[in-house]
Amino acid sequence: MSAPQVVVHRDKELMAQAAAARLITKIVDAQAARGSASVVLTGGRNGNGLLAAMAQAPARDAVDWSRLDLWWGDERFLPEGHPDRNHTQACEALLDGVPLNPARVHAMAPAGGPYGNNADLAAEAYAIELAAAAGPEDHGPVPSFDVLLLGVGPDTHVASLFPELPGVRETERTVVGVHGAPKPPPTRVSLTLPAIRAAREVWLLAAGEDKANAVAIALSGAGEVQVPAAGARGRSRTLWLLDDAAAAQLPRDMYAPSCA
Ligand SMILES: O=C1O[C@H](COP(=O)(O)O)[C@@H](O)[C@H](O)[C@H]1O
Repeated sequence: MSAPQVVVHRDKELMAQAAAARLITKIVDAQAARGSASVVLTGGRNGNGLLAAMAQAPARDAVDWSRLDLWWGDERFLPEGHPDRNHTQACEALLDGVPLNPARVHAMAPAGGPYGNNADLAAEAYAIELAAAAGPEDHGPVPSFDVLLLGVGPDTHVASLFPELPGVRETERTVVGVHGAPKPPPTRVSLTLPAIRAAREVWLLAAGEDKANAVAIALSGAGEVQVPAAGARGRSRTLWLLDDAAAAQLPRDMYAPSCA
């Protein structure tokens, strides 16, 4: 697993634009190298800010959207089309405006969908879908995602892995149903830390002063059960993309000064 690197931008708008440019380049490079790219999306303000910035970036036309697999790191277990579903928000921010191959858009099942109101069954189904997409070269039950995006909650949660809840302790399954989440809605579906760590690159996004404490704790060597963000690492790269406010409590020698 890779050690965290930290990049800090002046404000959340610039952070979103820079992350969008970085992601476009990564997708184009992966498509050139391997024929296709795979990205795991996150919900939340910063994840959706990145997608909205991609929608505005002229370089988005360099992406072959038909050769992109999209997965989700977590989903709020709500009915299809609910405005709080991460899938709905991603569609509004970017996905409805680009020519994706629908067969390569791997949304998690909604509440009231094929698995009714059973988030555990929805999680099992997503694990099966991931396993079916993994090849021998992946050496495990999930594909080697090119980039896996994560927002970081003020309580240090990532995806829907909350401090001390069972999901963050999971070591075998790749996807779990989450019950009793402290942030609404209480029922969710989430990749686990083992699935997150299958990604080549994990990018954690945090902006705003309400994230400063969580960022500082996660980068201070805390344990992943108490601080889930501390356990999110990519195989080749772990990148924390922050704005000045979210970086405010980090030691100054942990990152280069932000000039952009
Ligand atoms: O509920 C969720 O929250 C986190 C963080 O969201 P933010 O708005 O504080 O950035 C998000 O990453 C996760 O996907 C989502 O379900």
